[in-house]
Amino acid sequence: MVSLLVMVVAALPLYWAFSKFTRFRRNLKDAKSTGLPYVIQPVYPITLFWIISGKLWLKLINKTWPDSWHKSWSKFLSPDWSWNELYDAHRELGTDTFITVSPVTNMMWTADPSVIHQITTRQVGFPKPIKDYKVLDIYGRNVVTTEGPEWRMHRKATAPGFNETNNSLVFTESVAQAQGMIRKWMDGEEKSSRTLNDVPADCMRVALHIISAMGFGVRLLWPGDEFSTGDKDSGLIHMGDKPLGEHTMSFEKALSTVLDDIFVLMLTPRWLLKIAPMKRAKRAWESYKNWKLYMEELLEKKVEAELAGEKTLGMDIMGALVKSATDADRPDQKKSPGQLESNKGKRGLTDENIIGNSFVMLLAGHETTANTIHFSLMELAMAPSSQRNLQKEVCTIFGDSDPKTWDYAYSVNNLLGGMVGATMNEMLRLMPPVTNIPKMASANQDQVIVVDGQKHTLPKGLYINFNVVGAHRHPKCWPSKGVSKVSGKSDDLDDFIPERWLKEDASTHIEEDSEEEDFGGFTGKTSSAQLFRPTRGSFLPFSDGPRSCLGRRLAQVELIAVLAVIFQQYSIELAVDEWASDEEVANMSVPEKLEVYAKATKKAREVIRTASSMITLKLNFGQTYIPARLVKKGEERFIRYIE
Ligand code: HEM
Repeated sequence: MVSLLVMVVAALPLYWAFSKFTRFRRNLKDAKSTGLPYVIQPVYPITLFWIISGKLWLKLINKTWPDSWHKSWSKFLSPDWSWNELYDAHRELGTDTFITVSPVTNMMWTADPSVIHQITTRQVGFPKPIKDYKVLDIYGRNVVTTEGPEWRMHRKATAPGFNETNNSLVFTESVAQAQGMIRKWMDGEEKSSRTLNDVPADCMRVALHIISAMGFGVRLLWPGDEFSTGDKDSGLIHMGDKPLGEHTMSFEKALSTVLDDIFVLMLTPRWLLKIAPMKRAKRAWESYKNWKLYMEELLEKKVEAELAGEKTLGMDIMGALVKSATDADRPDQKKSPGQLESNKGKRGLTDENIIGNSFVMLLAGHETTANTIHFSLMELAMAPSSQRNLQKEVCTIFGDSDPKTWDYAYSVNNLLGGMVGATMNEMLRLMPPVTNIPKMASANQDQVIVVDGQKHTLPKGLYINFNVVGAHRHPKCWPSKGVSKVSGKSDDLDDFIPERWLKEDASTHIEEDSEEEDFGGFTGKTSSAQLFRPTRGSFLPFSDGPRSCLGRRLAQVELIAVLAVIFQQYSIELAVDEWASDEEVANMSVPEKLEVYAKATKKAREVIRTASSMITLKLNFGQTYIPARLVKKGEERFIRYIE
């Protein structure tokens, strides 16, 4: 009996190896059948085992094996390969589209705009692999995690929350929040400059405050600020900075920790989280409960507002969801709190769907915008002439006027069509928050695509990933004025040059196709009509087609408003405290200043390259940051001397 057991146990690894080998042979045959180039990998990188331990294995392989044994495939085993390799891996392979073959599954990668465009516009043939998104159903099913008719229902219900009236409020709120952040940076003093060591955290906070107002109608405040009568008139509420009622966390803390703990929440079943003794798990459970309770309370308030016919309902995304749910389900009947829940199984949104959608809006709209603000500030500090061009334009548009008086329509059209819009686009090109966009060939039918004029049949169920970073640096799609100052390559596509978007600077001008169908949300072009229009499929910060970002316009309005407020009165410089004190800087000659700033720039560039993609592309908070300095305009210590 014992020896039988030993034999069975000994046979298990053999069985496992045999099944992997058989699977690999089938995958290889499938890859060959497409006629596309392929790369063989011994492991599939998107498994929990590899996500946790992959970095160590890769380090070991790089150290101990000769390059010729692994270089052609090991780079694709890093979950961040597209950010590590930029467009270079495609250049080396001589192809924009290829398949990685492994013993688990195949994956097609593409940075080819034409292939991307074919896929984004054929939603039925190329749906999202929603099995992988299930982990985001933390609070309920929603527009991000569904496909087909269920997705359409969610998209139809969520889209009305993203209209121009709401975007005008996004603008007002973003201006107010940017002013709050600057007050915090200057610490209430009239100093000409201050070193800022926590720009990433402050950018996270400004974006959290904006999404709190726009997502839930809750105004969050910077230290020292007060909730005013004007805020009340805008329909926003304030929930204080202490835990309320049964809560153990304030509203802001619940919002920020539920996002910080997202990986724990995604990967741990609720029952286990509830009993797990570890500190991190306990905090994740607490933030999960607090956030849910706050959302249930807000939902109840919004349903009451709907019953009372209050006009401000619908001015935030959750309010708009309540309105959609009411209008879609029972156009003639009023609801009472909790009644939405009883609609489970019918076509409209339930309470759980509303809270599930509110959660993904928070998730989708927070880090993406926060990182773009943060990296824009850092890149502008390293590109002084672009920073000056941007300031000049903000000054032409607004002069010295108080940002609180800025009119939405006038401001947005002017900002989006010039240097501010160009800065935002260039940042999203260079460091797209979402570096890979997954799709799959329909599970029911093989799909034909055309690559370089040749037809290729993709087997049903094939996983696909767009290499967004690669497409954004595709040499055939983007105007370049010569050698890169950053990487030394023959084109300047690794460099932050907002001016490439200005039409007079762009060497080619290719019109985007028009959108064919309205899937809700803002339906305009990805980039302003006054700016360079990239070839369709080559600029994908917000994806494209029916499943493109619902919050695109909201994000654009937020980003340009925050940049305009900061650069109207201030400049951003890199801090040089590591190399010289303020006193030493004050006594430096110009060449000495240039030398020390060059050191800070070199280090900042190295730090930016350490960014990695944990849901979005960002620095490893707490471990790496770029110290910067907010300086009153005209009192810059370095960048005024740099061209
Ligand atoms: C710079 C900011 C942003 C970027 C770069 C961005 C990028 C993206 C991308 C690439 C997708 C497609 C993801 C995929 O197919 O897997 C997406 C989808 C989505 N985004 Fe954004 N996003 C941003 C801001 C926002 C904001 C502010 C919101 C809402 C408040 C939002 C809500 C959504 C939603 C709901 C979807 C899913 C749409 C659907 O599947 O129908 N995003 N976003």
